[in-house]
Amino acid sequence: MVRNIVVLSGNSHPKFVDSVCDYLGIPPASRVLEKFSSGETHCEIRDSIRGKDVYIIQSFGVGSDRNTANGNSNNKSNVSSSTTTAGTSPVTVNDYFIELCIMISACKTGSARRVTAVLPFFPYSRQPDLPYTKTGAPLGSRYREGSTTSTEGQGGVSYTFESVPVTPAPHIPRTAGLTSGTSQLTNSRNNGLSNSSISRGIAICDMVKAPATVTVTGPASDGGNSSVGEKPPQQQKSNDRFTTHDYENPTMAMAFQQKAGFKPMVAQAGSLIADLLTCAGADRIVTCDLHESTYQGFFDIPVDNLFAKPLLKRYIQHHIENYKEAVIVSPDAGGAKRAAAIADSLGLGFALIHKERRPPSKNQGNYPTMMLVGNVANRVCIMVDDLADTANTITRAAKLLKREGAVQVIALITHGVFSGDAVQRVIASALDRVVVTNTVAQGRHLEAFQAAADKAEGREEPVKRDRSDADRRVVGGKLEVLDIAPFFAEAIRRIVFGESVSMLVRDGD
Ligand SMILES: O=P(O)(O)OC[C@H]1O[C@H](OP(=O)(O)OP(=O)(O)O)[C@H](O)[C@@H]1O
Repeated sequence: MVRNIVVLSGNSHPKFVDSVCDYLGIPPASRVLEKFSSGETHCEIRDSIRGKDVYIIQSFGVGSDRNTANGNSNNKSNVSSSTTTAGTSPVTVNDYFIELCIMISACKTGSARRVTAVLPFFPYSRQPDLPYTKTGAPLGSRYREGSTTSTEGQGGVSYTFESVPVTPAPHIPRTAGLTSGTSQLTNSRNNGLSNSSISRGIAICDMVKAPATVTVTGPASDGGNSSVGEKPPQQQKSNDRFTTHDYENPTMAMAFQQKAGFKPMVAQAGSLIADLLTCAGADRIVTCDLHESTYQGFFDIPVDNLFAKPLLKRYIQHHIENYKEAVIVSPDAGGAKRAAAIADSLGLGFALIHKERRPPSKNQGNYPTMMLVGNVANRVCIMVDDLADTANTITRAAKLLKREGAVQVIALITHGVFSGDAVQRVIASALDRVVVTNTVAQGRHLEAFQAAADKAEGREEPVKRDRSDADRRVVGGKLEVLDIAPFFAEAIRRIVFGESVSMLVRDGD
């Protein structure tokens, strides 16, 4: 048991807090954390914090398991209230952030000796800088309501090569290096020469089926038969007011193009978030797999950025058959270092998908292109990334990998945010398995994945979830959730006793 510390839970992920407290051998502190009908947050800390070392745990998924009917809500903590009384407004990442700041401030003004904010998933970590490309193409866009298209079965598994709900339509790459190649393609297509080879050994996978060292694909809209130069799919109607990181949606790109001539001022949220936490009174931050590790530089207090790598590595070794024959894949260049580190430490092959977002053009819109570097034919692909938000990246990468001959695609993701229609997109995708940690609450996601699996297999009674193994794994359909709470508990224990946490934050083995 760790003494003389106080662990406080925000409303975002109380089950995770219980898990951390189990490891530490202490109960979570009692508090009231609720909203007035106006939407303002009200916080009361009911245990003494005077002179104590306080750890406030708040994560930042979309919504919380607590608010669902069957969603693993925890009744163990001495949490007096987490109900929302502000009508039916959905709880957002921003609500959780304000909650966290208010709790930090309450502890500070209550004479806590030290306040550590523990953020298993750090919010706004994808916005450390301007979310615009060098050429001015916006990376933000409106969230679209999804729809389902027909699926095609392969090997008894039903999925579509499409990211469903749809992801963007084909794009003709226009870099200096690809211009001539794509022009050739367009010309060839117009001349009916659909299998012509492309300059510089680069192949568009919709056009050329022969294996290539480097493969480029634009998102197809017809199950893999579309060709470069086709019109994009029609935009789906949406009455949803949320925005996401769905920068692949061309709508905003075209809107931006119409207003060309000036560059809008876009907030640099990264340093503001850091300032707000520090200003509220945080003395230290503990988080995990920051999207940009340089984000730590925005703080002038210690930041411990834990790595999920040991957990993911252990999963590969224990739960992927013949993993030594597998290939580790990074679905974008930003995650290459993380994925390559896992490949190196396991002695596995490595492949890279380069995701390019192009500026809008008159005819094409802002459609991303994916290039595969490496050979994945007849191999199991283990895709490693820090984050699945809209899940466009992993579903489109899975599509490309299957087209290139991968026999199985398994995604290992630290933070399974799954915002908007991401769960449905993953269910309908070519991904065979998605493994995430519980830095973000996964109860609702597990239920959705399990329900989809039950429906697909005609089961009336859901299969009991398995959490019997040493990894405390929970399985629901395609989704598997790994418990990362012990890492955080160990980090807290080491901080309390003044021990080194470098073993936990080192990107090594
Ligand atoms: O599920 P999605 O909405 O597709 O988002 C997930 C992707 O976003 C992040 O990368 P980002 O696109 O910011 O690029 P980077 O890694 O190059 O920074 C992250 O590393 C994932 O690859």
